[in-house]
Amino acid sequence: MKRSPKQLAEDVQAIWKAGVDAVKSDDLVYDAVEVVEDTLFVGESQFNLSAIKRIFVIGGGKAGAGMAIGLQKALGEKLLNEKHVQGILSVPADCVQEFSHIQLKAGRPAGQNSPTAEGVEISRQILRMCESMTVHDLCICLLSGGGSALLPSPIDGISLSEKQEITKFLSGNGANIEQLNTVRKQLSRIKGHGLAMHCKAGNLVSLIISDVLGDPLDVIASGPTVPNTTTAADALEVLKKFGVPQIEKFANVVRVLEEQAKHHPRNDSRTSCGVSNWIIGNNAVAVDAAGIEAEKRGYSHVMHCVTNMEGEAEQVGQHLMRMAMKMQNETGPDCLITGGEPVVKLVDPSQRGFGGRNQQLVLAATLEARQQRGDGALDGIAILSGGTDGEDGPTDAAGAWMDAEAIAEMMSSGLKPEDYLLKNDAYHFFAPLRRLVMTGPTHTNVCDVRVVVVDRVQPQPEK
Ligand SMILES: Nc1ncnc2c1ncn2[C@@H]1O[C@H](COP(=O)(O)OP(=O)(O)OP(=O)(O)O)[C@@H](O)[C@H]1O
Ligand SMILES: O=C(O)[C@H](O)CO
Repeated sequence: MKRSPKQLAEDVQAIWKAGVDAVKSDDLVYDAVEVVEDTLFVGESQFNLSAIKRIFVIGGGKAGAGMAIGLQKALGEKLLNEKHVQGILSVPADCVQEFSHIQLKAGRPAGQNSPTAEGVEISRQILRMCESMTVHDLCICLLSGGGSALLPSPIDGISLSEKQEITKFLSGNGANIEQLNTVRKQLSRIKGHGLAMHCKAGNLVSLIISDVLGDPLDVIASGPTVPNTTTAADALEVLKKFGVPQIEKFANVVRVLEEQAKHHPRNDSRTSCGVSNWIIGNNAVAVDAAGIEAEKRGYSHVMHCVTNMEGEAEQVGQHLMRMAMKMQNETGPDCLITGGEPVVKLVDPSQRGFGGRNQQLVLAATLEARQQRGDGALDGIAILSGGTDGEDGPTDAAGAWMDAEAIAEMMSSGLKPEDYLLKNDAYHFFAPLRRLVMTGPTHTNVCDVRVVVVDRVQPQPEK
């Protein structure tokens, strides 16, 4: 099928959007919760409603608002009142809305994915609420990605600014989410099973939207309701790998972790309540839905894959572009959809521009195409990479996309991708080309989805 540049541009955006729509958090929770006569089903757990006095709802994450909407709808007005449903969720400031039973509180400003004093106060209120529950209560925890930054609760001896600095340092030096959360869990009272250990309800059931590939329960939002599988010694290993012990300002963090490793080599995982954790949405759901949309749009061969070992965004971008060029020349797939979450090693803040890992990825892909094919770099190709949460790094964009039309504009305006790539300044490359993906908060979060569509190179008639 011959596809015009306009068609490729429309397809790449629609396919990505179909992926994000498939993981709408209100729908995921609504589908996971059901009341049948006197039984409440939550994930794969079931509870006898007549034995429950009150229902508490706690948690946090970028999908919190949507999850609360889905839960309130599934429980219904009668049950919301009868069971005195009440609760607190920590969400980004631009996700706060007023609800009748569950309070949404701003755990951090929009676009700033770092713990704040407000978040510490919300976590304190949640822990206090957990301690006020009794065996006759049910506690429903709604967790989604971004929960780690939204639910900070530093242990004694660690300050909020130390937590902010260490996460910023590790993330900026290319630590992946497993490594980051191995450290975060040891420095927190709420993460790494801490919430479950504070909970005095009869049962605690967590519904979790996963933004970590492979869905490791104790990593997503740093597993507040899941036994911690990593130890203080593991956290120290991560710090060593990134040279943290050599940095003076982190001396106290290292000392506290060394003490923990010495005196509490194993994690305490005792709880007084019955705990269950259910994943209700993940990256694979989004990638599959994007694939279905691609097929509807006539892409006859679609490759889907989800990888859980991602490297740097630049390498992933180069790889996707090489695949795109290969696809153009062969009779295999003409659309490639992948899920992932690469890392970016950031340059020094004094030279750093503005961007995110998805924008960096598309920029690296653009440069690769330009180096291999010169002026016609993206002829017959469109590529998009976007965070399903609508927030790529500290920017207001979800990601970026690129096509042949934008290459022409890039050339005529003298924009050089290499300059922006080196400075981690992809946002200012894509903004004038109108190639940023702007969704606003999507109220969900299942990592990133990347879409590449190609128009086949037509075989030249034989002379
Ligand atoms: N100027 C920049 N250019 C490229 N990447 C950047 C830039 N600034 C930050 N980043 C990258 O953005 C990533 C953090 O993005 P973000 O805050 O969206 O994290 P996240 O992993 O989606 O958050 P969460 O997992 O908490 O949902 C880090 O990998 C960081 O290196
Ligand atoms: O909050 C976090 O820790 C990340 O988004 C992974 O879930």
